[in-house]
Amino acid sequence: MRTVQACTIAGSDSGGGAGIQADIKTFQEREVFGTSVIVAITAQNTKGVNGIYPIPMQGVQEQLEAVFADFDLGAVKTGMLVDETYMIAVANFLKKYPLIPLVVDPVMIAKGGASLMAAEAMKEMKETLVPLATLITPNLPEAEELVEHTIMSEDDMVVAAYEIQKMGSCNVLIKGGHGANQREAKDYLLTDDGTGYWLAGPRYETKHTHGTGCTYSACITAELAKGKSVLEAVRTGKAFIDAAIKDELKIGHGQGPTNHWAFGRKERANDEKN
Ligand SMILES: Nc1ncnc2c1ncn2[C@@H]1O[C@H](COP(=O)(O)OP(=O)(O)OP(=O)(O)O)[C@@H](O)[C@H]1O
Ligand SMILES: Cc1ncc(COP(=O)(O)O)c(N)n1
Repeated sequence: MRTVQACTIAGSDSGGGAGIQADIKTFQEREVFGTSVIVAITAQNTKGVNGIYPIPMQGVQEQLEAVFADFDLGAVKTGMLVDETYMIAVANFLKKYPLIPLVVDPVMIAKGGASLMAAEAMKEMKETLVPLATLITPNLPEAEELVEHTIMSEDDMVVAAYEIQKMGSCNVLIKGGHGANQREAKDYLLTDDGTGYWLAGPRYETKHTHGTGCTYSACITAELAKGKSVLEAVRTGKAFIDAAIKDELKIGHGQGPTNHWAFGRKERANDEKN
């Protein structure tokens, strides 16, 4: 049987809950062989980001070339890209692979408030990377930066999704984790045929939400790599992240990581019952 392969282009999180580490763990859980291009190393744990060390540009270019020259990638995702120079370099490289589905997670600010992307890079993000994206997955503050106005309601989320789609991303998923809805964690997906879908789950009372965005987009990438539709991939991603948040791991002393095993364990338990 063919082994499905995917790549994440992002930052390393030494704490293991977000970034490259979250992506690879999620790929593994979805039975997808994970490869990586590390753009920056962060000295990070559940309490915060203590340092950011971008990889020299040549190192990033060589990783891109090494991975793309050898692996049969079913899908690719981007995460923390540091600044406009990396954004442009990655976009110029990915332009050569228009047939590989691309998930862009426009990572800007870590949960603890540390900036993971230079503010000026948003312009390049919109001009270079967004038009290449099969799917873009902003959280609410990132979506506000993209559309340059506030998003206060569900109606605003729908309008913003259309505005972002006009920037060139075929499909848009606006995540509602930062929203005011205290009962539900509700995301909005606008697909390339103009259809909108609400994906809602219970909102859990937990501080273990470090890396939720990375994990969600990595699961979506893994499913796209298997040939699933964007809607199917996002539905699986939502179920994966719901289980990962619900079944929290008591790890670290701050904003802890999600549980990457939870969804697979639930699936295997269901298989055994049937
Ligand atoms: N407390 C919560 N309970 C349940 N689901 C949540 C909770 N917080 C976030 N989610 C869900 O997790 C997913 C990620 O959403 P969020 O808006 O937090 O992304 P993010 O800010 O990019 O994540 P991060 O920055 O932590 O990587 C979405 O499906 C969202 O609805
Ligand atoms: C390397 C890296 N990439 C992404 C995030 C965002 O995750 P979060 O918002 O949960 O801190 C992070 N903290 N570190």
